[in-house]
Amino acid sequence: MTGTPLLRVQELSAGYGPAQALFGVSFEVPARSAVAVLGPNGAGKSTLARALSGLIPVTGGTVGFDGQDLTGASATAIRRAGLVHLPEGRGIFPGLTVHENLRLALSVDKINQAEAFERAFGYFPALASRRKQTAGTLSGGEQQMLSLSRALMVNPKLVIADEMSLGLAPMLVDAVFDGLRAALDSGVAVIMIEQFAGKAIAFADQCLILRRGAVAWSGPADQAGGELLHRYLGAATAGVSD
Ligand SMILES: Nc1ncnc2c1ncn2[C@@H]1O[C@H](COP(=O)(O)OP(=O)(O)OP(=O)(O)O)[C@@H](O)[C@H]1O
Repeated sequence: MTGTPLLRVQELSAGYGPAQALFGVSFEVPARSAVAVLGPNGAGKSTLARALSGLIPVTGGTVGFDGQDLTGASATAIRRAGLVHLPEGRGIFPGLTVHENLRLALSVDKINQAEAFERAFGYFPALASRRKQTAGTLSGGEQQMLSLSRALMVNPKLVIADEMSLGLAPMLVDAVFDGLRAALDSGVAVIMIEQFAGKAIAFADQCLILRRGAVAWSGPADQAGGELLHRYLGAATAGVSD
């Protein structure tokens, strides 16, 4: 049997002030597995990521993570529990060096700095030679790798990657997926929010499709075929030929 999942989300509701954006979303993420969260624009994917990571308040339902009840916990407490969110837009500091960006990522975590740096450069060795370079002068793909390194260096149990491939050239999209694959292989669970549905489904074990803030479909990723994606995502975003 699979036992208790790493993340169990039950009937989660959240929104922005009076504007509710998530309506009773339930799903699970087993340890060491990947879930692709798909859906058309405005479906609530980023809102789900924000609610799970404590950036916006949960207004209903529960979030269980690694044996703890994290419903309503602060963003810092959630991060310390091992759930790390990579926000859309990379979240790096362009005026600081690669090294400074990585060091800042450690400021709320009580972990061994040397080991954390080793882990970061282990995932993306190309960053090691650019330690002193200002992050704003890195290419888009390198910035995304820096963002992912910042998340992975704190040894998380679950990473939520929101639109990591947005705006990247195809080769760099592959590099970012490779980094996430390495994380998955080393035991980190992944929630992937992606515009490239075909790639996300090939990567993930499970798939969750959101529509208007609610779960429209969920199931094994290998059952989320072209017709289903077309029905829920539309021709423009299904991306099944990726
Ligand atoms: N900061 C905000 N303030 C108010 N409403 C918001 C805010 N961010 C998102 N919303 C609303 O919440 C709903 C869900 O948006 P969300 O950004 O989560 O969708 P999404 O699936 O991530 O879409 P996209 O693919 O466009 O990023 C939308 O109706 C959106 O207008």
